[in-house]
Amino acid sequence: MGRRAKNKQPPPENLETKEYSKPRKRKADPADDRPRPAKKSKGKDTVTSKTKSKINTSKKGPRIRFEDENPDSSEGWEDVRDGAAIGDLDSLLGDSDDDLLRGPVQELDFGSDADEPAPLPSKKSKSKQGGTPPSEIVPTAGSSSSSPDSDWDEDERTTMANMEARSRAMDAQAAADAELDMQEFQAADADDDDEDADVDMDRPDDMNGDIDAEPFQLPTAEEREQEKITTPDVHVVQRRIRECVKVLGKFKRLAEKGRSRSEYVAQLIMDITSYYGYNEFLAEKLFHLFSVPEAIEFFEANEVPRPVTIRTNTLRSRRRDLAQALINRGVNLEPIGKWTNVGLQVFESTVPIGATPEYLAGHYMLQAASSFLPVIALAPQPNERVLDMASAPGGKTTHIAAMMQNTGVVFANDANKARTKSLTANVHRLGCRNVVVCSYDGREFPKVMGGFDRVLLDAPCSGTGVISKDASVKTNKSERDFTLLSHLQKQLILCAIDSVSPESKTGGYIVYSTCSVTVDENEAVVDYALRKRPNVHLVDTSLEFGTPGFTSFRGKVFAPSVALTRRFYPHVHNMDGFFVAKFKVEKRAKTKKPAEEAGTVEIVAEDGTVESQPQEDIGFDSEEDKPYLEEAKRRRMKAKGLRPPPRTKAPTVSATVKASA
Ligand SMILES: C[S@@+](CC[C@H](N)C(=O)[O-])C[C@H]1O[C@@H](n2cnc3c(N)ncnc32)[C@H](O)[C@@H]1O
Repeated sequence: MGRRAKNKQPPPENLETKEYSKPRKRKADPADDRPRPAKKSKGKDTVTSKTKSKINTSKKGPRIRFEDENPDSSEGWEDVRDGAAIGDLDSLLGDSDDDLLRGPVQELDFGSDADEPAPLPSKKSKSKQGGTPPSEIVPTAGSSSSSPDSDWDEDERTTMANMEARSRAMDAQAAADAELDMQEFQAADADDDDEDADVDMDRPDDMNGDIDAEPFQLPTAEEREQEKITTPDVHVVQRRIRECVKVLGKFKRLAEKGRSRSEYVAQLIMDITSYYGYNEFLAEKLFHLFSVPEAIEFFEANEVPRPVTIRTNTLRSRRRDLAQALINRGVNLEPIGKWTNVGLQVFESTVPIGATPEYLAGHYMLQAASSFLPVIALAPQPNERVLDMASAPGGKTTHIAAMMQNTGVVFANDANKARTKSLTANVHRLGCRNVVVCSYDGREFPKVMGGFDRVLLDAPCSGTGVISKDASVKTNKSERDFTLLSHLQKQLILCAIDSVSPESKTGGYIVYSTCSVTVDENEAVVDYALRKRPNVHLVDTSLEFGTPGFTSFRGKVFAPSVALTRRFYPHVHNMDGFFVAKFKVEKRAKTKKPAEEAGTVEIVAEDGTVESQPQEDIGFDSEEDKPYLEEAKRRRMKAKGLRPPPRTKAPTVSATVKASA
């Protein structure tokens, strides 16, 4: 566990979006010289944030209007018209969300490595958060609620009456902030020749180490060895991260003579590993997803809890009524953003959000904002037949059921029987009468049943998007886990596709989502599905924001249409890291199967057993699947007491794939 991770975090930051462009450059600020070690903590997440901005989809900062909430209104997002979504936080942790939601607010533990709960700021407190937020939040809603320019008093309780005014004020503040950012950025560029200025302005947001006048030098091999056996000084590491980022940004000018770029990158990854507490493999994997300064923003954002959000269950309540009821109980909340008319962000509360009478009566689900997205993309329609293939504990299932206005049927499946208990409990609590709960391995579909109008595959994943909630991901994921997960996801997605009826009059769609940001679990899976199932193509997710998926990554090239998928990042959107892809299924062209696709295939099941499946069902006989098949064969031989042949140099697939959700 890195030094950072042991420290406490400030309260959740604002829900907002920004499209990452360039790192924000800051002028030197004496306040930034404060020592860093005790900055943030992953405390027990309490509903205490005083920040007021929202997740938003347009740079203009659309206002939230409760008037638009008429469930029959077709304005805005038709998908969310009647929706209500539940939190996904628990899905990753593998526990029932009931456990999470019961008990006082102070017990809402989204993090895991805190020794003590974060202090609960009083409503009157105007003190700043313990550390600079990892991301500059986009200019859509005011990120700085404490701004003297605000035309409303942040200590004033939010009411239905003042909510709109506050929203407007935030927008204005955000626009001003954006302007300021741009000016700073332009000034930084203009000062490009001034090296001293660069030192300060290039400093990543949250790296506040000492400023040393001495030129930066990479440690020698001896020093590196020494650091491996002693604990490195956190200030030294901080400064080195900052300096490496700076050098990598202006390599020709700032690099030491004779040193290569890869040496700086290697040092930076090593320092990220120790500073933030990741294993080296994961630190490197995540690092390469971003530009250098953005990577630091990502790692920083993972140290800060995401905002607490709830989804109105439109089967039981309307958002404005729910908001009023909670406000009356002492909850300070606001609509999340224009992109959803069922979401509310909770800033602070004097009552436990997971145990209010409204909660118990099923008027809302405590749910991460990112978890709304796949259901919005799925856009289930009344009277359809929908499969939620990996559904426990039911956040998205209940959202789907609500969007379908309790009509049609939602098959809520999960391979983990224990988890279906919390799924069933949520289905009951929220009054979903169109849900059938079942427990099959998703890979058994469509043999179990098929012909669905829509399928949601919210796949089991590594959870690299929700590290702020589960810091154990930093250290417990290995290369092998990613190989296994990616393989399981590929199997599941083909089964999801095959479960959809191309004949559907209203649908014929699949949404694939994960709460992970790795390419292996996202674009690679989507691309695989496109190659294996020529009868599907990607379509627009209809999500207003998000970063396009990678069409190429570190030597791998994906179909150009993969750009239609959407990525969501903590440091950009102030949401959990998430991925959403939407496919349309067309009728299959009748083609003869290639000879190589005949026979059966052995698949490693979740419990580690090896199953034989007719290969034509899912067709896992391609070159890339060979290692898995080989490994399955080895396991079977071992189980029979036979000596398996030596491994070829392929990835190993031998153990169980755990649902990481
Ligand atoms: C990300 S979670 C789902 C969260 C859920 N959609 C929600 O919104 O509450 C992934 C789920 O996949 C389930 N799972 C893992 N392997 C599976 C498989 N082979 N078939 C079906 N479900 C599986 C896990 O038990 C876990 O509940």
